Amino acid sequence: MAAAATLLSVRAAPALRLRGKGTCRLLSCYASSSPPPPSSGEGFSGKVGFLGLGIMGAPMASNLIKAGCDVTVWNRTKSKCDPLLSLGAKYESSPSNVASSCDVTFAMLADPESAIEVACGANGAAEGMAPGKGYVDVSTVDTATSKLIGKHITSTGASFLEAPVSGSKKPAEDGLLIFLTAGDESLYNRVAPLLDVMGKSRFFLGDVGNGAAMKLVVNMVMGSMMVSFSEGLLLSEKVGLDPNTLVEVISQGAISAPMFSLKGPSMVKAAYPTAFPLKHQQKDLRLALALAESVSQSIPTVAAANELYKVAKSLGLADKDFSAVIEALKAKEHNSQP
Ligand SMILES: NC(=O)C1=CN([C@@H]2O[C@H](COP(=O)(O)OP(=O)(O)OC[C@H]3O[C@@H](n4cnc5c(N)ncnc54)[C@H](OP(=O)(O)O)[C@@H]3O)[C@@H](O)[C@H]2O)C=CC1
Ligand SMILES: O=CCCC(=O)O
Repeated sequence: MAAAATLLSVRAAPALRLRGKGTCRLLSCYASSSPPPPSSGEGFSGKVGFLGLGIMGAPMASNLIKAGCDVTVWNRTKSKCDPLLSLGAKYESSPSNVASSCDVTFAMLADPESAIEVACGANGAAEGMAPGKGYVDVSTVDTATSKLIGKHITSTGASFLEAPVSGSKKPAEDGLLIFLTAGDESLYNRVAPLLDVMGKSRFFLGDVGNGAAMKLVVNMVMGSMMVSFSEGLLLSEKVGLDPNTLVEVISQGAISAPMFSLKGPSMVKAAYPTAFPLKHQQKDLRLALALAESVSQSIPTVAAANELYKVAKSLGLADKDFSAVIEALKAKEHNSQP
């Protein structure tokens, strides 16, 4: 019954496109187009913090700035702030300073450890939080991590929303991400115009943990698909077929996926320009396996795929694109030859 209720509460909101319509468009949207949600208090004045400016965080923050938002950034490696400062962002020297100077703060961190450190550690965002403020964690983490961060943030009187994203580097640059949100619904409504600047759709999934779980399920499917695709490319070549033709054939049929068409041609050339780092895909498989374990669900295909990503990491491919997992299959074949 609870599961059914959760499913029924899922909804996708149509994207509200704001870019390219003048620099004040976003702020005026708060003022005139979006009625304040129930019990949303004062609403946000438009001061937005962004913590974590990696492959995903930098273009997401950049789109907020280009939409006219007043953005303050922080990144562990300070030099990664420079391109955002050139676009007009402000800088603060710690997550707590960003949080205390902003109305809503987004965080896009590598993994559960960094997400916890930045939110809950010394000089972390929670130290700068207060009633009326909001924290939106868009990192991919497990449900327990998200709940822990949510507890720290809400203990200050602030609101918490988890909002991991589907979509990679290019959708982040193009403002076409898919947000999988859960937590404080008032905060969700308040930040909706910001999500719509960075993304093409958003789902509100109920309680904290549901967004993280949805993201892990999506990424475990993706990680297994990539392994299966890699096996197909290698087998086609071995039996004398052109793997480029396989990519073309797949693109026209029922198993067509943008991922195959996008990554296939470079995989055939053994080139793996990083959009989604392999180390993050392996992290997501590890977290998905733990999620499945928590409900005694068997996911043997994912377990096998995870082993290959671990081999790929051991080959030094952690920072390459996750499509480099094909190299783990090549290495296995090489090692098994007499
Ligand atoms: N790339 C992709 O296609 C997608 C990624 N994701 C998820 O989004 C998140 C970010 O991914 P992505 O941008 O690709 O990753 P990157 O590796 O490019 O960026 C990671 C960010 O986390 C910061 N970081 C890492 N460790 C720490 C720490 N201990 N303390 C403070 N900051 C830290 C990095 O700082 P520094 O610069 O100092 O290293 C950097 O800002 C991950 O959870 C990933 O799984 C989700 C959807 C798509
Ligand atoms: O977490 C990364 C997801 C990448 C994608 O959705 O293309």
